[in-house]
Amino acid sequence: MDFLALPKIDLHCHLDGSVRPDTIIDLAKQYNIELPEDRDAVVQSLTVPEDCKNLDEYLACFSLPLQVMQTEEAIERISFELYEDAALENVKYLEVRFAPILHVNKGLSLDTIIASAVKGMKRAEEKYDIKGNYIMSVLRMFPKDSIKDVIDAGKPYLGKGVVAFDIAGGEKPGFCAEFPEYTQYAIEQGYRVTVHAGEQWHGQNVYDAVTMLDAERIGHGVHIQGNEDAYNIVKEKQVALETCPTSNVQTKCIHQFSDHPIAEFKKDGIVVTINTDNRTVSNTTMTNEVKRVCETFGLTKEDYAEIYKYSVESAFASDEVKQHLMGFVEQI
Ligand SMILES: O=c1[nH]cnc2c1ncn2[C@@H]1O[C@H](CO)[C@@H](O)[C@H]1O
Ligand SMILES: [Zn+2]
Repeated sequence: MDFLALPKIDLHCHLDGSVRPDTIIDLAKQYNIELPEDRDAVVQSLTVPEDCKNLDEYLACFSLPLQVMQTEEAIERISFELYEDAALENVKYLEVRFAPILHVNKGLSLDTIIASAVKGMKRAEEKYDIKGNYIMSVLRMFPKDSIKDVIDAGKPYLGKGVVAFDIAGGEKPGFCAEFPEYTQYAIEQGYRVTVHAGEQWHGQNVYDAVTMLDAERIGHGVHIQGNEDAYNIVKEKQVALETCPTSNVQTKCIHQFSDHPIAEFKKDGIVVTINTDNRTVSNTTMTNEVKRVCETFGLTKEDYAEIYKYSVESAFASDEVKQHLMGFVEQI
């Protein structure tokens, strides 16, 4: 298979984890933000170390990108460049997520932050054969008082570049009990819901995200393995798992790539999708993820076509966009 030429879909990609290192250097100079001594050191600070111990250490790599992502221009540019990078490797549809509340440090309003991200995406959609949507993330460990503000700020963009609500950040057992009020509010406003769960252990969180938070998709979800209730509900309800295999190995959620359950899940009828999580932090691309999954688990073109179709079916896109994306299946 020519993995670069294959049509691809990425449903789980963080904006702040996917910034080009050269853009960070450029913007840091412009804004007088202190940088590590040379380009290699910058790349090193942005990319997860080999000996990363866990998800919390992985999340430390977001500190420098977030420092430069505090102006309209920076957010618009980074959004455009992410869609451009994806388009150039034949990603046909990309849902990008980020937490608007992490971008208010220099006084931007939530509205301006979301508008800038959507504007960059639209500029790329005009230039390239790619379509996209944004997902508004909130962080589990952050104070809850701004969550409804984020949901309200994204509301005017629903159907115009924003589609869904997500909960991200370090994972604790039982976190879902704190969030039904917020996912319910988001659903009432017209958002779709996906939740990071079952990433760092805790399969029970997946069950809770589906039953308590009405999550339609789950970010990662690999740890439904070993939790019968979680496994069964994901299978019965055909809840799509947004798996990000390289990221899961880096955060030590999975011991090694060949231990990833994606192929086993697929064989058993679970809806699995292949995604990047963070192109820069995880030092990956969709081409790399699809190649590693297909080669490690011996997946055929037909298997990949099925996974591609799962991604189309579980995308938070309009029917029109989904139909357009189904048109690429014959290129697989
Ligand atoms: O794999 C992940 N699991 C949980 N949270 C994550 C992951 N990758 C990134 N973020 C968190 O999401 C925020 C918004 O994009 C990032 O700043 C990071 O803290
Ligand atoms: Zn993620």
